[in-house]
Amino acid sequence: MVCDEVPGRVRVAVRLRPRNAEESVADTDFADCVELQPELKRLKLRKNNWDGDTYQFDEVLTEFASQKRVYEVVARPVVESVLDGYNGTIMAYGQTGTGKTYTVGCLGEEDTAARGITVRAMEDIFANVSFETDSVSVSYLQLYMETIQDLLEPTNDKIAIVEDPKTGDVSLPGATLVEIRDQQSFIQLLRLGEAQRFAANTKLNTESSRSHAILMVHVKRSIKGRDAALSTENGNHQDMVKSLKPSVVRKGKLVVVDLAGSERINKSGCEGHTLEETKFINLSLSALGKCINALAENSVHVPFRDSKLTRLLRDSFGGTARTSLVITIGPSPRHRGETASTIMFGQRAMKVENMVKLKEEFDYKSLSRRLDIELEKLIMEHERQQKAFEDEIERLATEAQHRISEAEKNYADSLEIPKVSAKELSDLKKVIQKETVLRKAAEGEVKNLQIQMAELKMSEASGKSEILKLHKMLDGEASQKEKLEGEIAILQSQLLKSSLETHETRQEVGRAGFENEVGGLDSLISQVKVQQRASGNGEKPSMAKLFEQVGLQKILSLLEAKDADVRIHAVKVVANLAAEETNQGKIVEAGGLTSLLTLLKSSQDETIHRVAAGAIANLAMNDKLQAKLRSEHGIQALLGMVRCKHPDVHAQVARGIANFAKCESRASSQGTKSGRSFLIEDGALAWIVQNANNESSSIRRHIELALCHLAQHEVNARDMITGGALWELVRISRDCSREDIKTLAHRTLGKIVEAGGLTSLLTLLKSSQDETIHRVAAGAIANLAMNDKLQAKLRSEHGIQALLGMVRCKHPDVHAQVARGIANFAKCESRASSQGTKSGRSFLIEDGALAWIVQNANNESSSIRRHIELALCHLAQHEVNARDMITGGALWELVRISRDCSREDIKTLAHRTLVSSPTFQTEMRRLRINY
Ligand SMILES: Nc1ncnc2c1ncn2[C@@H]1O[C@H](COP(=O)(O)OP(=O)(O)OP(=O)(O)O)[C@@H](O)[C@H]1O
Repeated sequence: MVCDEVPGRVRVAVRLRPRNAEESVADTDFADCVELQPELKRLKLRKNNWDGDTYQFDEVLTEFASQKRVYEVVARPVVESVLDGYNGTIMAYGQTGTGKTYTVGCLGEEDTAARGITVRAMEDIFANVSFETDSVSVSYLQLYMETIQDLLEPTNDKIAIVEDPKTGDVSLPGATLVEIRDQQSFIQLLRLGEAQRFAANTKLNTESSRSHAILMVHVKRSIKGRDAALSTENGNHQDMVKSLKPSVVRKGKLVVVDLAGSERINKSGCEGHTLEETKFINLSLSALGKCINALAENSVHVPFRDSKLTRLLRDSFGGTARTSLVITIGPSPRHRGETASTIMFGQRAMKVENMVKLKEEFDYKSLSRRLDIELEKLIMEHERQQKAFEDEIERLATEAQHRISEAEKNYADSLEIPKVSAKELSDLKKVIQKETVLRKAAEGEVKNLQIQMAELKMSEASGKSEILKLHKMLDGEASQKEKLEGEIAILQSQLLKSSLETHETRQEVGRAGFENEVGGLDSLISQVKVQQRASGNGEKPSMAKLFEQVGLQKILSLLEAKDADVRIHAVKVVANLAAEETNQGKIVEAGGLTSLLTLLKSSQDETIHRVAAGAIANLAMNDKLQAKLRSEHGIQALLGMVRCKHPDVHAQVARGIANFAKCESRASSQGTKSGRSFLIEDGALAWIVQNANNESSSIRRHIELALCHLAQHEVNARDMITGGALWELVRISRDCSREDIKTLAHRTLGKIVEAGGLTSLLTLLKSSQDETIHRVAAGAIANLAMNDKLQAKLRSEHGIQALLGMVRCKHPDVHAQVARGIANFAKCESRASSQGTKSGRSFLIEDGALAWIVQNANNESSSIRRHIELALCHLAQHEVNARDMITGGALWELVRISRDCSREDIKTLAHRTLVSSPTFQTEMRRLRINY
């Protein structure tokens, strides 16, 4: 055991409770009996209006101090020490009703900000241990009238206090020690302890404020990186054994004590009661005061042995633990005497010095385990090597034997070798000569190849310099092109100037053939473009001029011109005109749409397709043209265009579809359109879904918008689910980089899933891991579970299991929806059972939901908790469920709900149910739960 000792004085904080309702009325005309100066860490105890005594503390916590701050200044340093392997004590002392339990033991179930020291300390501990190597275990006890009661095992009355004579460490080997691994189990344990405490105190006819609650947390941590990590993988075993050292274990113990109300000891002291009487009231508290006095005065004798409390806390005062004391006081001047004595207790405690010791020891047990394993390994390795050695010897012996017999045979053979003849010798010579010639030829060949390679390398180098030259030429060409483009721009502007003159001249000349049409249209296009640019500069464009100058009919007629160039020019003009809303109606009226569609059908030209698609996309924006566009098969025409692979054509098609969907959605919302979307009716959904995640962002955006518009209307839901659009919506709602589209998709998802029906939902759930799907689907199922008529269907389709399965997804919203679904189901089922339309155990129990229900009955999210509490109450209404509920642990939860639930209606429901069930009554009597 390693013991690093450091001196550590008992730290004392004082906390003032805010005035309670009674004090606000009764003390309304009086000032508080104390005045706090937190920044100076001073407290003034008033004697009268002008005079008082001032006391210094380690911390002064006003009535406004939050539970978090209290934890941080009073407890965190102690908890950190415990994690580092020291013993630590946190203790609350004060008059009844001044907030000891609130400070130390508040679970903060209603309001997490109200969590007290114990809960926060455990949270910190769990956050800092790793359960692979460390462990945390807890004992929970009550000390009343010199009797220690085990709150985790009430029948256990054999709890002795043992002091280690060497270290002075105090332990309770008989107390139940429960190993815990998470906060939820800890809270459950605390609640169990509280229930036992309540039961025990009722039996003894006392109040909890007359007993001391003691929580002990043992933290055992293995310290890595300090000789502990051993590697046997790479090093040789000899080295390994040499370096084998036990890992270091640090054992810290945290003791949290919520003391009994302190006023009783004062009263007894003041009124001069005998020691015997003091014992009756609270011997242990009085003994603690005496020990603190003796320690503060450095007396030789400290009467630790006078009570069980002082024996238990021997380590905490004048011992080896780091101790933090919070003394709680009330503001009322009527209790000035009690407050003064609490303050004096705190002052004396501040004088107590401890010698804090690190409890670190080598983990010989695990070292011995490791050594055993290593020994096993070494023996096995030795056996393996032994075997390999023997095999090798055997092999060598056989080989030697083999060689000997071969040598013997060779010797015997050599004695019989015949002489080589002269002819054979000359044949051999010839062969050798031939081989030599062949080798020389091959060498020549190699040399040749080497020369060729060198030549190739040279030509490659000259090729590279050729490429460089070409690049330079290309750069020259590019700058030439730029220059020319500049010149073209100048020429275009000159052309523009003369465009009006050209038209006038053309009108005079009359119909002068297609050449002139083309020239005229060119200038028209320039005009449109220039006007569009001008509109960008804030000038109002004048499209009317174009109609005047050329006449729409004439432009449209050119869409059917024989000359392909003329058609292209004409379609460009129409598209530019169609960009303006005021022209759209006119174009369609004049048969422009029909002409465009005819042109599309008859032409394979990419430019025509792109420009015509743009024109149709523009027309699709117009509410009034929707019906016409559709009746003229505009949607199919748009879709037909995608045969042309050019991405610009696709982008225009996508834009047209998005415009159409938007317009149509507006009409559906206004009631001027009913039934499914024309896009769905005309078969556009497949293309939409296919391209919803197109790599071109412009296509993608349009399609995403179109999908959102379609999804706005329930009438489209079924087709969208079966057509795979739901997945795309989910993706959009999660991943779309445009926030507005993302939100729109998210909002519409809920609608579409509900409209899809139960079966599709359940199929969806099974096949999906997606959080959004789970949340939305769970919400939808929760709604369906409310419906009496769907109960049987929900169950037969394994809806309960599906709901439970969803909790694998850790998102709290999904859990809340699952809880809501279960509560709705339980409510509906309970109604059916009461009306006699359902018999037998609850389907929730039959389908295994009870375990999850019990586990989450005290979930920290209040919305989950409420649903589950309601579900439990509904289940408990029916005797047929009672047995399962008892064995499943639901009874404890019902008792808690009936006592603590902040919703009055649920609390009453739980209470009524418990009282009216004979099975629950019998069980509660057996468990001695007073009800
Ligand atoms: N700092 C505080 N802020 C708000 N409310 C408080 C505070 N301290 C105590 N209270 C409230 O005052 C009441 C009494 O507190 P509490 O039960 O913690 O006192 P106690 O000292 O533990 O009493 P006892 O000795 O009887 O167990 C409770 O309702 C508690 O919620």
